[in-house]
Amino acid sequence: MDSKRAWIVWGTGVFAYLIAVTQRTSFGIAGLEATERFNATAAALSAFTVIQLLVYAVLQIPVGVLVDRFGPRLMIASGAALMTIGQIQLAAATSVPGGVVGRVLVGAGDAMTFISVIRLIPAWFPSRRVPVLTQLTGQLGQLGQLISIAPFAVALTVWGWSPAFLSLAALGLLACILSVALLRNVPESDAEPPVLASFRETAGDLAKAWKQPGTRLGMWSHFATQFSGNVFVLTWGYPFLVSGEGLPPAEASLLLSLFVVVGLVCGPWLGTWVGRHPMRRSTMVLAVTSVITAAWLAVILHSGPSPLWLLVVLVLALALGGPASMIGFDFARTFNPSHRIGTATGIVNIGGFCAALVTMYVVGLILDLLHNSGFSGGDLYSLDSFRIALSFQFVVFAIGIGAVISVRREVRRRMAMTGEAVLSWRVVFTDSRRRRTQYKTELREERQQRRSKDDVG
Ligand SMILES: N[C@@H](Cc1c[nH]cn1)C(=O)NCC(=O)O
Repeated sequence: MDSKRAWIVWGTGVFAYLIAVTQRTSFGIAGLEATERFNATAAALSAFTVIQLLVYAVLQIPVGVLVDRFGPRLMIASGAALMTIGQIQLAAATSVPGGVVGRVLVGAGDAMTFISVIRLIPAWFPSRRVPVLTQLTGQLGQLGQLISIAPFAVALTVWGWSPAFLSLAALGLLACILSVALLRNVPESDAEPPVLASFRETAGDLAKAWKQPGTRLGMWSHFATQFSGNVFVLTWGYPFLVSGEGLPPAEASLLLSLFVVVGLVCGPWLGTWVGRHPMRRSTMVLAVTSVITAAWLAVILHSGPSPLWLLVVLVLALALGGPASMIGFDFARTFNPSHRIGTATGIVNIGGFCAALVTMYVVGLILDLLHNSGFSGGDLYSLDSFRIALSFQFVVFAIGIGAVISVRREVRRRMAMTGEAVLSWRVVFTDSRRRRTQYKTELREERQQRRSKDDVG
C-alpha cells in the first residue's frame, strides 16, 4: 500500500480519465466544422451531446456492477478501446447517423472510466489518503478539457476533421495500452482469486447499495452540486456569456478555462477538509449549493448585462461545484462494503449527469419557446430569454437541497441507532482548537529538543 507501484497505478488511471474527458469534450469544440461536414441543423448538433451524455448516464449502474465483478483494469482498458473505435468512426463519418454512432461509442467508453479509476484508490492507498486522492483524480481529469480547448482545436483548423479525430483516437489507444500494461486491480499481496457473483447476487448487491441511505445521500449531493457547472461548460455557458452578456469570445473562453483552474486549486483543499470533518460532508454540500444558487440569483436579477466581476464570481462559485460533487463518491465509499463500492459509485454518478441532461434540454426548450413566441425579438440568445430559461435551474437546486436534507435525516437516524452521534458545531470547534493547540505544543517541544541537542553537540 502507498508504494511506488500504487502511484504508478493511480497515475495511469488518472491519465486514462483525463483522456476520456478530452474525448467527451472534443465535439463541443468542433461545432462549426460539424455543421458544415454533416450539413446539420442546430437541433441535430445538440443531439450529438445529449445522446452521448444519455448513454453515459444510462450505463452508470451496469458499469458499476461490472467494475465490482471484473475489476477496474479490464473496464478502463475496454473503455479506452471503445472511445478509440468511436473517434475512428467519427473521423470517417459523413452523415448525422454515422456521427451519432461514433458519439454513442465515445459515451459508452467514457462511462466505463471514471468510476473504475475511483474504485482503484481504496484498493491501493490507506483510507486517510483516499478523500484527497479522489478529489485530485476528479480535478486532474478535468485538464482533459484544456486539451480539447487548445491542441485539438488547433489540429482541427490546421489538419482538418479526419486527422484531428484520428489523433484523438491515437490518444485513446495509448490510454488502452498503458492501462493493460500498468494497471493492477489490487496489490499483489492482497490478490485473491476473483469470486464471480451470480446474477442474483449482483442484483441483490444493487438493491443493497440503493437501500443504503448513504449511497442516496451521495447521489443527491452529486445531483445538487455538479449539474449547473456541467450545463455551463458543456452547453449554455458560452452562448450566455457571448450573446447574452455581450462578452468578447476571448473573455468568455478565459472564464471557461478559469473554471478548470479554480477546481484544480479548491479540490485538494476540499478533500483535506472532508478527511478532517467526515461528519460535516453534507453541510459542505449544502453550503456550496447555496453559494452557486446565490451567484446565479445575483446574475439573473441584475438589470442589464452583469459586470465582469459578478460573472467571475459566478464562475468561481460554479467551479466549486466540481470538487464538492466528489463528496458524493466519498459517501458511496464510506457507507458501503468494498465489494459494492463500484455499484454505489455508479448510482452516485447518475445524479449530477441526469440533472445536467434535463436542465440542458429544458433551457434549450424554453429558449426556443420564447423565440417562437416573439418574446426574444428575433434574437434566440437574448439576455432576457437567457434569464428566464436559466431560472429553471432554481427548480433543480430546490429539488437537490430538499433531497439532501431529507436523506441526511435518514442517514443520521440510522447512525444514531448504532451509537454514532453527529457532534454539535460547538464541540467540533472546541475539539479542533484543542487539536491545533496540541499540535503547536508538540511542534514547540520538538524544536526545543532539537535546540538542546545542538547545544550539547
Ligand atoms: N464530479 C465530477 C468530476 C469533477 C471534478 N471536478 C469537476 N468535475 C464527476 O462526477 N466525474 C465523473 C466523470 O466521469 O467525469
